[in-house]
Amino acid sequence: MNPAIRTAALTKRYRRRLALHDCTVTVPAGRIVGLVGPNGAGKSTLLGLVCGMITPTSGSIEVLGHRPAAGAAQLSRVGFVAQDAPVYSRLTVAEHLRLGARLNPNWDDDLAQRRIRRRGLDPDQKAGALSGGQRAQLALTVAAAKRGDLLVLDEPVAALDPLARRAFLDDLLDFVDELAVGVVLSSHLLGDLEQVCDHLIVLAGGRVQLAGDVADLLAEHHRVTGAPDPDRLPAGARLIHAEQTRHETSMIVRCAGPVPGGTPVGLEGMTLAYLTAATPTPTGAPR
Ligand SMILES: Nc1ncnc2c1ncn2[C@@H]1O[C@H](COP(=O)(O)OP(=O)(O)OP(=O)(O)O)[C@@H](O)[C@H]1O
Repeated sequence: MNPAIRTAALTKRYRRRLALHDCTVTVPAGRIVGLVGPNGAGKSTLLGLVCGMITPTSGSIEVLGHRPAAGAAQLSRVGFVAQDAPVYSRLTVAEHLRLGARLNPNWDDDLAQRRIRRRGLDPDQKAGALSGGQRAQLALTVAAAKRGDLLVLDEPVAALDPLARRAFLDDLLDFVDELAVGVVLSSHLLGDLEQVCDHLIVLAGGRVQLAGDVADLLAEHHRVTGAPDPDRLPAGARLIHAEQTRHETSMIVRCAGPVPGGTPVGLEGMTLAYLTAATPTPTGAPR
């Protein structure tokens, strides 16, 4: 099976600004991929390249084995929900579904109607009058009912309250189970991603800092606390980030084998270590 996404040295420049630099990743099909990074890291740029809404400056990208947006068939395989879940405010919920049915050859009307009912959306309500959470549900429903192979979601839960967020993420897991679809999801909410993602891409400053299956990455990362000595780490171990609190030093270390005194680290701790290490200090020096 083709990977969901394969990039090689993918680079996007907007005039003088380098938004994505030398990005090489392979994302297996059928995963829920968390795309994480601070503001301006290049997440939306990467998702725009995946959907074919923007073109690379250099390097290459394949989505489901083909060039992004290369023809109607490829377009119908990728569902996209942009930041803030844009909908047509003057159209009703039902009109969104009718439009979806006309525009998408594989439209699954049963699925769309079922999701709308389950989320309590009124088919006759204008989308402009929906709450942020309801709009996100409508946009996700339309993207999923295309019955593509990949759903691309750019910060879909950013505007949602905790309950709506949980409902949205539960919904997403249902979709993935029901439709065997892959998902790429960008978010700043590491706790949410920890619940749903099985693959992770961490971006900072337009560069990939970390990428891989979450289970493999977690198995290779360790937290060492107390008064650890970075010079006495096992051969092959790499110090990702060390943090000094009032009483102790805490290190996040990458090492395929065991690390003396090492304890497991969660997705949030691991990701934060990479993001902190990649963020320049106020003087511009690396941390
Ligand atoms: N159309 C554009 N024209 C010029 N610069 C752009 C454009 N789109 C993005 N950029 C720049 O590219 C960089 C990456 O932006 P991008 O929107 O991909 O980041 P992001 O990680 O999605 O950020 P956020 O979390 O704030 O949404 C930023 O420096 C941004 O200012």
